Amino acid sequence: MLQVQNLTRRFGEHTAVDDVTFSVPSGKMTGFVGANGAGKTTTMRMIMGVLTAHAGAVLLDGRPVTADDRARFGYMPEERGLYPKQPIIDQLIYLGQLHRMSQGDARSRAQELLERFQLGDRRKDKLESLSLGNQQRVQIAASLLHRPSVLILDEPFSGLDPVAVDSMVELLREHTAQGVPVLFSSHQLDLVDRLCDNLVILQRGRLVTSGSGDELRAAAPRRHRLTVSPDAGWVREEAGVRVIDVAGQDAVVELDNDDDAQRLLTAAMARGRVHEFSRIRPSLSEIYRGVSQ
Ligand SMILES: Nc1ncnc2c1ncn2[C@@H]1O[C@H](COP(=O)(O)OP(=O)(O)OP(=O)(O)O)[C@@H](O)[C@H]1O
Repeated sequence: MLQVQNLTRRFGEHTAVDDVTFSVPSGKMTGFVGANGAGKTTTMRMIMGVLTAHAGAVLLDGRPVTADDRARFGYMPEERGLYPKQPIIDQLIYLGQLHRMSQGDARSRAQELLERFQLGDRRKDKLESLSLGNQQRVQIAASLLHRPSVLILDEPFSGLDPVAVDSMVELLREHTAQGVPVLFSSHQLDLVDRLCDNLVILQRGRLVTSGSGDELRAAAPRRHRLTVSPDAGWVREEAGVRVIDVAGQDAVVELDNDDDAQRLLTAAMARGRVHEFSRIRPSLSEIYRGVSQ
């Protein structure tokens, strides 16, 4: 497990990351979300050691992360960083060798990853001759080349078409299945919903919340859907009920606890027929929107 403990980073007077603590569990995909400028990139740079933290620590399996640990991390930086004018395969082999792979191993792994991204026949092309989306695929291949022990990916899905997103997702799932902790930032909440077991939400440099989907859902407001006849308008007058929406026979309401839910159901049955009364399971993107207001 990777742990970020009380990380803080200032730029001049501005505190970009302020006492942030969260975990990236092994074998789980953790989505890192927050508005522009929330501090995601700065946090990832501190995890990778490319930016010094002014306070706090990064732990791997309970002990401070070392340079050797970080050499085994896979990192896709925001600024990307491959060379536009060099052939793709040469760059990947070079990077693999920097990660202590043999030339042969680096070549076959690079070839395998490029083929996964349908770029096998472009391997001798210069990076700049590829479309932006394909350049992005090569950047991803670069971060996965050395079979990393931890993956830190800054906006890995931006600019990818749906097919590329799917092959990327499949590759990342293969890594989490082997126990690799994966942290990725994204503004694509639908993807975060689809992929994440775990979520970390930052706002203006501070942690808003973090945890597994189930933990975050348990802490989210309890919304229920009620469908009754003849009409649901009466719920507006019920004590302990916050009405989110009422239209004809349908109402969506927020309740504080199970007792209020039982009271509402009893009231509904006394007034007519109850066609549906169910708890609405919030998506992670709804939770994000809820806590980021
Ligand atoms: N090198 C730097 N010098 C000065 N300020 C910086 C530097 N890097 C980041 N910042 C500031 O720190 C804050 C956090 O930036 P950061 O890039 O970490 O946010 P982010 O959540 O990754 O945003 P985005 O989603 O737009 O990529 C911003 O206010 C940014 O302007």
